Amino acid sequence: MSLNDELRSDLKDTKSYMATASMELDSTRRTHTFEVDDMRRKHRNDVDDLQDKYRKDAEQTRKVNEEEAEKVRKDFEAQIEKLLKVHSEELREIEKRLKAEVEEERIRRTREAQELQAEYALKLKSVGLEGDTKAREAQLLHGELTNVKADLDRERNLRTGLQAQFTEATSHNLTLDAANKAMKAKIDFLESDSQAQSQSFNELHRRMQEAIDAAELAQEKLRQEETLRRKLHNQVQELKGNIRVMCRVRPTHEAETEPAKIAFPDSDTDSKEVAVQGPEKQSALGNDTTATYSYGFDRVFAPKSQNGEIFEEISQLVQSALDGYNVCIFCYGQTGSGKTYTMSSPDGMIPRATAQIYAEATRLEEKGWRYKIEGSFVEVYNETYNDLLGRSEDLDKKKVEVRHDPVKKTTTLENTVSVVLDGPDRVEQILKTADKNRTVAATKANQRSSRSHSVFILKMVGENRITGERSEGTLNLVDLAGSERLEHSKAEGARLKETQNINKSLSCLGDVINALGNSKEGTHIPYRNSKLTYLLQYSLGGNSKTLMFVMVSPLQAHLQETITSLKFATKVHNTHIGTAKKSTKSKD
Ligand SMILES: Nc1ncnc2c1ncn2[C@@H]1O[C@H](COP(=O)(O)OP(=O)(O)OP(=O)(O)O)[C@@H](O)[C@H]1O
Repeated sequence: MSLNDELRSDLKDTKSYMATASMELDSTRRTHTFEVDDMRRKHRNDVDDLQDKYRKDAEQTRKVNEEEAEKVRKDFEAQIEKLLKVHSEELREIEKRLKAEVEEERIRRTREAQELQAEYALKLKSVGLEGDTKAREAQLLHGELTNVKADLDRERNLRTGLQAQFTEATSHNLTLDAANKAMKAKIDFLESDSQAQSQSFNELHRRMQEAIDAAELAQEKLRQEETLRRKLHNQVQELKGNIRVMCRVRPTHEAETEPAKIAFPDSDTDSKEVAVQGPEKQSALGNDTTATYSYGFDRVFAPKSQNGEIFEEISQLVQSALDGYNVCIFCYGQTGSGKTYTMSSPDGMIPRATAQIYAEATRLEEKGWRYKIEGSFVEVYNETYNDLLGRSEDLDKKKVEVRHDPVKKTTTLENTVSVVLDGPDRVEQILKTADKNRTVAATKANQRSSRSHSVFILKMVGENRITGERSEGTLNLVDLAGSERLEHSKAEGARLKETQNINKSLSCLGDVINALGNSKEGTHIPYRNSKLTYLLQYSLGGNSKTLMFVMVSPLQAHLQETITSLKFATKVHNTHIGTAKKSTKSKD
């Protein structure tokens, strides 16, 4: 067989083999497919079984777990409940303890704060006391300085006097030298006839002795006359009355166009009356009527009067103060009526009175009198005293005290500066200081000077080295606060308080004067009801002379206040105060 046959046979064999094999393979594949399908089915069934079993197990487990979880949750809740109870108990305990501790701490801190406060108050007090002591020391030093300045001025005056005396003595010496020479020549001449000279010498001696005796007699007479003058002067003052009231109407200023109708019916004679035409009123019949009110005083000054004329009237009272009496001169009236102009202007009562006192004290020196004159200036504002001669920083701060000596019937001011009046120009310095302080005060309270009383006090202590007499008098020049009434001033707040205080002190002044007028021995006089009357206690009534100026505005707009002021002054004028007693002692 050929190869191709062989190959063809082989191929044929192979093909049949392959067909057989493919058949076998198909049958095997089918068998396998069946098997696989069976297995798959079986497996699915197994899986389903298993899944079923697992679900059941899982359900079982979940149930068990849930039950256990519920049990655990309940256990926990019970435990938490228990713990919460315990904790809230503990918390309450802790809170209680903390509260107690906080309270304890608070008490301790409060105690500490109180202790600190007390310590601070103590320190503050001691600092305050130290401050007061320092202020007092400064005050004393200030006072000493003023006295030293005064001493220095006195020394200067003395030196000038001594220099003048020295010049006089030198020229006297020259005159004596010339006289000596002339005498020597005369002696030479007389020696020639000693008998005649001796006779003429005796004659000369006798005549000289006569002249000396006459001079001593004249001096004694002069002294007696001075004592007599004082006595007579006082008798005249007493006859005029120990309380006098005068009225002054100020002129209208250029800008003031509506003057009130004020007449001076007796101005050609003694001028003691003022007549004011009242406001218009409607009568019952409907007619307009006006009434004229007349008031009589010790003296009435019309608008053209000058300060010089006013002073003429009061100069006799100033003299009385120098003679040893207590004198009070008031200016009363509404704001703007001319009180300050009358009292404190450069030619007002204060400068004039001081000048007269100084001149008179100097004149009396040749009659043996030596005076110590001291001036103080205080303000009464809202019922407190202020020193107008002190430092402006101390206004309303430094407490000024008024002390009375009921035995000696004298008043002393504590914590104030008093200036020794050792020269006529010293008063200028006083008024300047007071004015400066008033200006400072005015910035604190508007129109303060109208809302306060100012009291210028001159104390005069005189001693006569020849007769041994001693006199102690006080002159008080008082510029009262504006007297306008509360309902007219429409005041509120601080201003209302000021007005109430002013009204109170002015009515107290009226009460005191009234009580003095009605008083019998031992009657109570309400000096203590206001600071003003308390300060002037020994210068009102008993041992004193009082003069009140009622100041009047000439304007129609002020008519109502004018009538009120004039009524008040009339009431004072109708008061008669007992005889004044001079505070004079003689040595024996
Ligand atoms: N007689 C007078 N002649 C001229 N001017 C006068 C006279 N009186 C008062 N004046 C003037 O009138 C004004 C008011 O007077 P003054 O200040 O003295 O009144 P006051 O009553 O003191 O008032 P306050 O209560 O406010 O102190 C001032 O300008 C003053 O110069």
